[in-house]
Amino acid sequence: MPEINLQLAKNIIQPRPKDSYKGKFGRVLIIGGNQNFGGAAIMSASAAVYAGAGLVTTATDPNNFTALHSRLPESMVLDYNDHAYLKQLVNEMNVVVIGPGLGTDGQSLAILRAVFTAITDTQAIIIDGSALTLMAQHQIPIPAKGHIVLTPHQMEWQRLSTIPINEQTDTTTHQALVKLWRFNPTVTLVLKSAQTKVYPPDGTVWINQAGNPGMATGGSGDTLTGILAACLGQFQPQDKALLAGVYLHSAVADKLAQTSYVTLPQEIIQELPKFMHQLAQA
Ligand SMILES: NC(=O)C1=CN([C@@H]2O[C@H](COP(=O)(O)OP(=O)(O)OC[C@H]3O[C@@H](n4cnc5c(N)ncnc54)[C@H](OP(=O)(O)O)[C@@H]3O)[C@@H](O)[C@H]2O)[C@@H](O)CC1
Ligand SMILES: Nc1ncnc2c1ncn2[C@@H]1O[C@H](COP(=O)(O)OP(=O)(O)O)[C@@H](O)[C@H]1O
Ligand SMILES: [Mg+2]
Repeated sequence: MPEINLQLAKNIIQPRPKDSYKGKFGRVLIIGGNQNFGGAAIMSASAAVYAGAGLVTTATDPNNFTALHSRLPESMVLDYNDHAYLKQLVNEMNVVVIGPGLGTDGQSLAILRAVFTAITDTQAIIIDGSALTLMAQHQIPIPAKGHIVLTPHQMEWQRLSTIPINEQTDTTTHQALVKLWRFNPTVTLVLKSAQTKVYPPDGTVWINQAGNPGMATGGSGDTLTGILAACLGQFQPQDKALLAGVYLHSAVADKLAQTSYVTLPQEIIQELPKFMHQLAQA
């Protein structure tokens, strides 16, 4: 089984060309954060900015605007209930994240449907958290267009695939993916756990070599979505950029775990620029 490891990340995360500008490093849209889960959207957007995304916009509940502006002035904001504007912005993006803290009520469902209809083949879309739960609850198919990345934890994967957690093996997971590939052959599954595995459409199974139990804290997965979006926005090839993002998230946490019992999402986020610099120099 191929490994997601330091060497893979070093090969992908390279020094920036001198003549580059923000438009070269990905336009990223984060969609999430309802009235109760604003922190999830803030962590996702912060991770995207700190992992190097060129331009980040956050579509969220207006209750989160002030907190977001004060925590992360680098991000633009919009009201995710303005579906017309949201759909227009989706089309202008390289990478869209939908789900962190989105919630599962009628308003969240309407946003998910609007975004899925707007996706085109020029976007990568990372589907996480509440968006996965909504898809399972309302039998919403994977968008036929766009490059799809699913980032469920094991219970979200159970909801989406109907495979009980204790029956989630590479074989059963692959069988469920074959069904999803009929809707969209680009789907890559990032199945999160204490040892995260990545299932791209070529049938291989990648296993993450980094990570630790200090990461078992709310917001850890929200943070991963932003890192993955930034990596997809900046690095090529896209399949390896995604793997590098999975590694980066866990490897930063491993560095923090040398001296911290819990590896807080905010501390992972803060550490990203320095850690990426080290990888790019190595
Ligand atoms: N600060 C914020 O704004 C935060 C906002 N957040 C947002 O909240 C939304 C809901 O996401 P969620 O993951 O918290 O809840 P849900 O989808 O119901 O799953 C939990 C259920 O699954 C079960 N379970 C089994 N295996 C599991 C596993 N490996 N990993 C995890 N759970 C596992 C688990 O079992 P139990 O704990 O009961 O044993 C429980 O029954 C989502 O949009 C997210 O982005 C959070 O990120 C937190 C910080
Ligand atoms: N014991 C562990 N060892 C390694 N990684 C872990 C462990 N527990 C959780 N993680 C990681 O933390 C993240 C949790 O994601 P998720 O459950 O979606 O969090 P949240 O929705 O609260 O942000 C995943 O990336 C997962 O791999
Ligand atoms: Mg999550």
